[in-house]
Amino acid sequence: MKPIKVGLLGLGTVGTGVVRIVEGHQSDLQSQVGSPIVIERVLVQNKNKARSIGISPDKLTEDAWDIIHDPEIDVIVEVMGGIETTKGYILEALSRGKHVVTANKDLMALHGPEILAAAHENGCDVLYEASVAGGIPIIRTLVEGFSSDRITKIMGIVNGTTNYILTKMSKEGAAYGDVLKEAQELGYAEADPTSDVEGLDAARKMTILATLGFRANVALEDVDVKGISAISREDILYAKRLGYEVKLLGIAERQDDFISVSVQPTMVKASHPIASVNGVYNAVYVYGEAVGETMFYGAGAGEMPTATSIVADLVAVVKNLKLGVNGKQAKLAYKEKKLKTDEQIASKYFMLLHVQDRAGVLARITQAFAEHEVSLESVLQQPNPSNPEAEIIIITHDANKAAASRVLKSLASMEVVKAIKSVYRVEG
Ligand SMILES: NC(=O)C1=CN([C@@H]2O[C@H](COP(=O)(O)OP(=O)(O)OC[C@H]3O[C@@H](n4cnc5c(N)ncnc54)[C@H](OP(=O)(O)O)[C@@H]3O)[C@@H](O)[C@H]2O)C=CC1
Ligand SMILES: N[C@@H](CC=O)C(=O)O
Repeated sequence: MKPIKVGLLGLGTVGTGVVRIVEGHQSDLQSQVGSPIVIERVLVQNKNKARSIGISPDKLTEDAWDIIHDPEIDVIVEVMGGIETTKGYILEALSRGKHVVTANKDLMALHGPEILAAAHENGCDVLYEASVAGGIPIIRTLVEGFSSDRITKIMGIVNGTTNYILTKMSKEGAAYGDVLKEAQELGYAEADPTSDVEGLDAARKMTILATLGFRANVALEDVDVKGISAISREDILYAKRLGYEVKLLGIAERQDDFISVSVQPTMVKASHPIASVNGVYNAVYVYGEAVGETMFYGAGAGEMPTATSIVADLVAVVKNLKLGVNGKQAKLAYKEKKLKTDEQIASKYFMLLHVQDRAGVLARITQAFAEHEVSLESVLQQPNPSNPEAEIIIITHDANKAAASRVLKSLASMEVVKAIKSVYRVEG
């Protein structure tokens, strides 16, 4: 039983989890693949850094080529992050016939097609289950579990850091900055947490999910992205009072071959299951024409959940090695995408306005909605205890994005409207 030798690029949060699982579950892994799996060498930035696991110093290197050029290494597990340098390492590894497992959504969202094509040419596997939703096996589910269906919508919480922050703000009234720091300490956040809080991490994950789910060449620039940094505690309190939770949702929709993909803070009805997905947990809803509605739930970030997906991919690569079928999966034939226009994107909206508190104001405001053919589900007017203006909270019925923008433009030009405090998409 020749051991399978793994070169691990990175020994941070996820890399440490990979070592723990490969060592801790060794006999279970061997019984599945028929060979020992050995972490042969590990790339780090700083060999002298204190580590939370015992690892022989001889295994550590600060030179990636020690691993990539080592003919003994069968599989590269990439958990170092980064884009251009990392892409170079992966392409070189593939050219040398090494299989690759990665958690790197930044790389796969931007260069996935090129990397997968290189894998195919070299008869290698590239698997990336951990790149989306941590411990939830959503990529395998989309590609294999739903291969028979036509997916019409993928909607989910796909960033653990922001869900952790929003949950703590909603349940404990915690301050945004404090909770972000906690999420970083827990190993959930990216090296640059701006990509979490500004929605880019979720957008990268939605690019991957929409590409696989719709079998179309969706690109990162097709995703309309808004993060959570502008959400106020006031917004969260309003949402709760009205029976909603604010969640950062990724939503990919397809109708008659037209696609839209977005990431945005959304008000989700408290009765919708996604509203009770809290902390670092993620959930992904997949709607298929035949299957209907399905939901997948689990830890979306962190050491052990993410490492679970990585090692599952490693097992898949080794099983393929035993069968001699690496790189033999049919190449995905992506359809040319057609993006929806704003006239084709429909949703309900929540709007919070500060307005002059005098006769006729409500009528003028509702008139603006009527003029642009946006119908209203509810309107609530109340005095604002802290100033002479009144607050108006409006929830619309489904409206197209272009019409909603026209209403907002018209409201912004009215003298009686003092401020458009917040606008959210509504789900549920
Ligand atoms: N954290 C999470 O919950 C999840 C992370 N991911 C993805 O997994 C990857 C790793 O994340 P995470 O473990 O959190 O990251 P960390 O920052 O915790 O770890 C990165 C590791 O890579 C090493 N490293 C980074 N850059 C280099 C370099 N240029 N040369 C050599 N070594 C380098 C670091 O070395 P040293 O230790 O010496 O500093 C460290 O060991 C990222 O792509 C991330 O997006 C995916 C899903 C979940
Ligand atoms: N920073 C990411 C890590 C997992 O992908 C997140 O918070 O979800």
